[in-house]
Amino acid sequence: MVKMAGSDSVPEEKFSLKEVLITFQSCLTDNQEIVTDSYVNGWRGLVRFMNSLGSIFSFISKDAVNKIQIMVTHRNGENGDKYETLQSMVKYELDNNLVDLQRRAEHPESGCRTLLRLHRALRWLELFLEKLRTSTEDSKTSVMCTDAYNDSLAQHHAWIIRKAATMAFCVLPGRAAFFQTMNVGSTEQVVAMLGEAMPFISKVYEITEELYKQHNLLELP
Ligand SMILES: CCCCCCCC/C=C\CCCCCCCC(=O)N[C@@H](COP(=O)(O)O)[C@H](O)/C=C/CCCCCCCCCCCCC
Repeated sequence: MVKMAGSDSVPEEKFSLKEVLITFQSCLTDNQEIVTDSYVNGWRGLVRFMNSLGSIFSFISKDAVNKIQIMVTHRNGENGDKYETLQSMVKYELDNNLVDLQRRAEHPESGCRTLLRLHRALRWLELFLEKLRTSTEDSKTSVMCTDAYNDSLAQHHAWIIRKAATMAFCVLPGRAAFFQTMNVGSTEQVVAMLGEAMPFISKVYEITEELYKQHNLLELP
């Protein structure tokens, strides 16, 4: 198991995407709840990786960091214990009318709406990783990334964001260089690592999706 840092600091060990992706394994409790600190740490590591790809991604990074920070602030607040898992957060915020259900108003930074944005991005990640895992030498990362985006996050974004995001994807390094940046080893090792990490990412996504469906939260403004 990867050694994790506390909820308001960054893991200090040498950067490797394997450690980041495996972080999602530590999100799940025995009774299938999702631990907020681990979930947030997973995102921190991903953002760190994205930052290493160049400043063209900084507008995406800023938004992700902002959302991570909102979650950390809830977790470090006086009701932080209510935010220990994503399930306890949803229950607490709904029971106490802390979520804007129709339009953004009194609670523009609720944990529920913030998590929903990260959750949708996790679907993009799941699709992109699966494409990378099953890709061949001549597959283009920019095409895989764009396809994954169009099948997930894009439908929730304004035209201008879609345009900026797809332009940024065009400068992604080619598959071989991208795999090197991941710092995992040979192509075979990358593929094996993705195969190992994906089930946990998918599980975290499925559990969150079901939680939001049950409470009718999938379209929060
Ligand atoms: C083995 C491969 C590993 C890949 C690792 C990728 C690392 C990616 C790291 C972070 C992903 C960023 C997550 C972005 C969260 C976006 C949340 C969102 O949808 N925000 C929008 C809505 O927010 P509200 O206005 O409702 O508060 C917001 O409008 C977004 C603005 C920024 C643009 C978001 C574009 C997202 C593209 C995600 C793909 C990242 C591609 C990285 C390249 C590898």
